Amino acid sequence: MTCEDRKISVGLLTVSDRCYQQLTENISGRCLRELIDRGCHLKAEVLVEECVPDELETITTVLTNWCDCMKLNLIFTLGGTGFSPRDITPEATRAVIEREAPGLSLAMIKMSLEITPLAMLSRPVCGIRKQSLIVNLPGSPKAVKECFQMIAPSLQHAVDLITESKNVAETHKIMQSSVMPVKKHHHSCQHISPVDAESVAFRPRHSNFSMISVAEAQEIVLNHCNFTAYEALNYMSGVGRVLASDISSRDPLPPFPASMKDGYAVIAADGLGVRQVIGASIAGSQLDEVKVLPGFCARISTGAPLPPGADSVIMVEETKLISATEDGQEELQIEIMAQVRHGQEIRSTGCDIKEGDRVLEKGTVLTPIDVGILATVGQTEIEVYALPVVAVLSTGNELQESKIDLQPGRIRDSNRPALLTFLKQQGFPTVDAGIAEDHPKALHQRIIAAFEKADVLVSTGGVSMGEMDLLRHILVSRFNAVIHFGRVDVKPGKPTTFASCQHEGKTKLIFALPGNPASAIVTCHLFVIPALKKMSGHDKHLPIRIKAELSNSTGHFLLDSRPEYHRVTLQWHAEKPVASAISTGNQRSSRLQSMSRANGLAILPSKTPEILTIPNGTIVDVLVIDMF
Ligand SMILES: Nc1nc2c(c(=O)[nH]1)N[C@H]1C(S)=C(S)[C@@H](COP(=O)(O)OP(=O)(O)OC[C@H]3O[C@@H](n4cnc5c(N)ncnc54)[C@H](O)[C@@H]3O)O[C@H]1N2
Ligand code: MOO
Ligand SMILES: [Mg+2]
Repeated sequence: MTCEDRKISVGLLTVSDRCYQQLTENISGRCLRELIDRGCHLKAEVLVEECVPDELETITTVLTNWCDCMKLNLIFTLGGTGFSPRDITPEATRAVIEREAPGLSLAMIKMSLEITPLAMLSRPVCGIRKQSLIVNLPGSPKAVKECFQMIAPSLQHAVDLITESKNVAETHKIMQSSVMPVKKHHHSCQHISPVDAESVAFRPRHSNFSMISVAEAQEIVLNHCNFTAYEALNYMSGVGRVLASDISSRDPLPPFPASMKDGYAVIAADGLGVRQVIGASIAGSQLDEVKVLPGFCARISTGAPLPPGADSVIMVEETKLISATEDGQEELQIEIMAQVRHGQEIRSTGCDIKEGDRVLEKGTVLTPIDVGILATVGQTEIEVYALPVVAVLSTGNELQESKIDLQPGRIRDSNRPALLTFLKQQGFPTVDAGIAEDHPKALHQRIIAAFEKADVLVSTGGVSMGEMDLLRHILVSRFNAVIHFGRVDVKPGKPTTFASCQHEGKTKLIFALPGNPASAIVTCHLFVIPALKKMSGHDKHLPIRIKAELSNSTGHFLLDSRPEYHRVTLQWHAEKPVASAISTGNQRSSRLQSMSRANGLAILPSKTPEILTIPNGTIVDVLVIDMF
């Protein structure tokens, strides 16, 4: 087992009178649990969670039990580390530990002091009892997160040392290269890229984010998406929107027995022979004064109401004119040439839609046909799920607006125009959040401006390992965001990051997509569109998956170490049962043309020592993407 796949066993002990009495929610416990569950900073598993009052004996009993009986690797206490008379967690911790670990306490206090001088009033104690490490975290959710993120990169190694794990040397090596040494200007959140250019030598040399699969990442994303609200809409603007309530018909259709043919309204029992023509029922008219008696008939057109007395319709082709008025304008007599069945060629009242029928269900994604159905039943105002507003932000010092001639060292921003128009094409309201320079202040301001107008922020760039890749750091440090994942096992799109935060009382979702243009679009399909669909009421979120046969001009597909979402053009042929998935050519992430004719993403497995390529003709799963 490598230190990559080992999981640390964790206990979370919230120490709070108010939480214990259920006077307040245990938000800190939930936040920490979420951070650990996401595995963003530490591969660990929470085995036990408890909330106790600020009572020394209760705390020591739980801690002793968790260390000695459960033999947990790591125990976090939350709360009770301040100066108030009931704050007793440090004393309880000191009572059970055998060896103190002041470095961890110091690191947390030092980092917290950079944020607030109030950190001086925190008294965390950390220490070891037998094979367990106990860490006192503060009580506030924000401080819990900051302190956890500060010490998390060291904890694997700490546990390895305490448990005398075989992985000590390996973890130590990783730690040395990934954790910035304590240095004058180093930034507090070392698992995120440093913002201080002086610190570049100490930037992380390994990503601290666990690599998760596309499916895991999609699940995390969808779990964070809730529908926003309902809104009233005119039916003509309804295409693509999701109905928030059932639609029923107030009237039957047809509202009267109607003819299905142009011909004559007759009485079937009259049989063959000659009839007197007494008038006409034309669509749109109501023929009350005409009553069809035996031996008589009335002219009728398709869709016209059946006149009283008549019970069937015969097509004009099955009749013969016998006599007309002298001026030749009106029919007087006709002959019925074919047998007439009772009720023939008549649509009875409500045969298409009965009064009160549910014609459209809540959750229906409206099509132009549904707009026709709404029109039929006279429902011109509808209630639909509101759409999330999406802001699109490009980040990068190298980027310039497309209209300007290229400046030295610059490239034109293609991600923002492509994503804005794509999201608009998918029906979502968008906000152009512009281009942010790779600078904390610029990023901060652009993100705030985006949050003011949008529910979801889609940014590109600045999420990999470069010294200017600051986005995640800014999200955490300035917006108190929780990073749900920061690395996905996918090509393209490895550094795709998903985070959420509260901004002015509202939840904001952030999709920080990679800067490479093809990566940005692929990850938008894989993560952003499913999220937006869920938020706008759709019950199907992920792209449709079909089987297709691979085809490449080179005759084969080279496999990558990551599962690859290879851009393909899907083509269907009458003579073949499965579609062909034709490669769009060179799949370099910077090559947007690889995306431009793609309507599918063929899922290629990662390579193994034995299998490095797969040949043309291999059947694979392909996601159908709706691009053109
Ligand atoms: N040491 C490592 N370097 C990189 C890794 C890694 O794992 N270790 N991952 C690579 C992968 S994979 C990707 S994808 C990229 C992602 O980089 P970022 O998201 O940080 O994006 P940037 O560095 O800002 O830009 C990458 C690339 O894309 C161009 N770009 C950025 N924005 C735009 C835009 N709006 N329009 C057009 N082109 C854009 C930018 O100029 C860069 O060429 O990181 C790898 N590096
Ligand atoms: O994952 Mo990156 O998106 O390969 O280019
Ligand atoms: Mg980068």
